[in-house]
Amino acid sequence: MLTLEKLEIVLDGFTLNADFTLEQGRNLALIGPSGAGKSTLLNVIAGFLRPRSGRVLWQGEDITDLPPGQRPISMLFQDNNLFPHLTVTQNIGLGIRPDLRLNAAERAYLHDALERVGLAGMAGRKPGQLSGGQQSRVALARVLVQRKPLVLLDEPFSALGPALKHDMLRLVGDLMQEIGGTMLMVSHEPEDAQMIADVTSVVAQGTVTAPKPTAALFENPPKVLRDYLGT
Ligand SMILES: Nc1ncnc2c1ncn2[C@@H]1O[C@H](COP(=O)(O)OP(=O)(O)OP(=O)(O)O)[C@@H](O)[C@H]1O
Repeated sequence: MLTLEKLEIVLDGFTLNADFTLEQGRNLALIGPSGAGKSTLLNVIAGFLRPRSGRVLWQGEDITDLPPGQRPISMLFQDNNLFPHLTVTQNIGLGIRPDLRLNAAERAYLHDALERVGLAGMAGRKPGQLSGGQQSRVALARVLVQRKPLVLLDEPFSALGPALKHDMLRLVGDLMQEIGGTMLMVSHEPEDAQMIADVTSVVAQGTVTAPKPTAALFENPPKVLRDYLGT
């Protein structure tokens, strides 16, 4: 369970407020206009930015002051963040141990992650020898091997074409279900939210709305969402 308790985030005159709880195992989409603060919210949850006030709690424990590496969180960045000079295996291995000295069990786990994302045959390649979709799979595998219960996705797969993006979103949805993880995903696209997020929050006008069931929200959108959708 993730709790954002009276969170106030201030950046150079920009302010964002959030105050809600997300149950464990939920997939939450954060949707809203450009510049509304979606990435900023993820960065605060991940610990890359500090809120001005309020707390971030995981399973009731205050993690507001923990450094990013000590949080129960892994984050998939928009640009995949792969190291071009390292192989697929090494890029994923970094998610397990930064010095890449993996023991047998860790190597087996890494191999399993490679298979799950369909890259078992490409372990020795460098990112430059992969397609955009394959690179996204490597980044996703690196998130998986971290085995963190809370996964943050910042506009994942936005560089991919629609069909490939949908495949990747489905894969993420399936994998999250398998590990029973909780996910927050930033997206501009209502279809992305409808595809894998059981609940959705709208980020607009300085506020993150509390998560609402996605289908019901889009069937009967509040004004803030209608404004964003232009309907
Ligand atoms: N490091 C920073 N310092 C100061 N202001 C920032 C910083 N990062 C972002 N901002 C500002 O904070 C606001 C929210 O930005 P953010 O990137 O979180 O929006 P977003 O909803 O993710 O947008 P997009 O959908 O375009 O990615 C914007 O006004 C942005 O200019």
